[in-house]
Amino acid sequence: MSPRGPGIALAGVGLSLGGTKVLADVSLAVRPGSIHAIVGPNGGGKSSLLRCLLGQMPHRGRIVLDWPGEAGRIAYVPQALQFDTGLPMTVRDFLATLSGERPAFLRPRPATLARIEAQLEHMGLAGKADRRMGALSGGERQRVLLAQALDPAPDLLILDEPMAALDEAGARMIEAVLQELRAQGVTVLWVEHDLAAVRRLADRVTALNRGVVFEGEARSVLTPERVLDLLSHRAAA
Ligand SMILES: Nc1ncnc2c1ncn2[C@@H]1O[C@H](COP(=O)(O)OP(=O)(O)OP(=O)(O)O)[C@@H](O)[C@H]1O
Repeated sequence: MSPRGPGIALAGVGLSLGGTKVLADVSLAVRPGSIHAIVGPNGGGKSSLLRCLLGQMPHRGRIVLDWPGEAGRIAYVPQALQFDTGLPMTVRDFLATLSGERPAFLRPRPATLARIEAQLEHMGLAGKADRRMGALSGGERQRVLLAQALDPAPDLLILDEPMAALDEAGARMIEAVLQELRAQGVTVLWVEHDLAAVRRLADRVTALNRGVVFEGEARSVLTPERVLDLLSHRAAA
């Protein structure tokens, strides 16, 4: 199938925050319709790179999305949702608001409600629509974020450690979702610490520690020596 997601090209991307060099001269290419993983040590700049791509950081250098036709839908699942856990917002309210179909203060349409039920069922959260967002476990909240990212179907999906809070069944579910998306030609850019999952699922991988340390085909480039070397260093000075 021809890709419906974009290729992504980063050239000489740099970012400094509060006097710290977070990213230095990062250049990389993501192939359209592929699953591209970004790995690296804590503080290596992975989340910051995603935020540059999303236009949330004032970076140097160039980031270009090359769409096969008209620009499509970009969905993003952040590492963790920062919000007031006392907020009286149910899972249903949260998903209805993000669907953007009606102003937040109006009741959602019946069709929207049915769609929310289906999203929740797909993510193994059937029956959780009336739960307060703040009363969900970390893994359940992660599944809600994934549910909103997958409907409407994205053409580019950006994931920041989607498996971190998930149990075994949740991680398997994400693996199935990624395989489904690849079969549909969606481009997936995926920050992940689970290198075994990266080896199983990603087409290509970039190792990042402020700059690109190595990159290549995920199955061959992640040798034990390289991984040990990458992760045994703290973020580059
Ligand atoms: N707003 C900010 N001001 C100053 N420094 C920041 C800011 N945001 C991030 N940083 C620093 O930038 C560096 C990279 O952070 P980032 O979250 O991108 O790393 P990461 O590779 O995603 O790490 P992890 O694997 O721990 O999630 C860290 O040293 C962090 O402290």
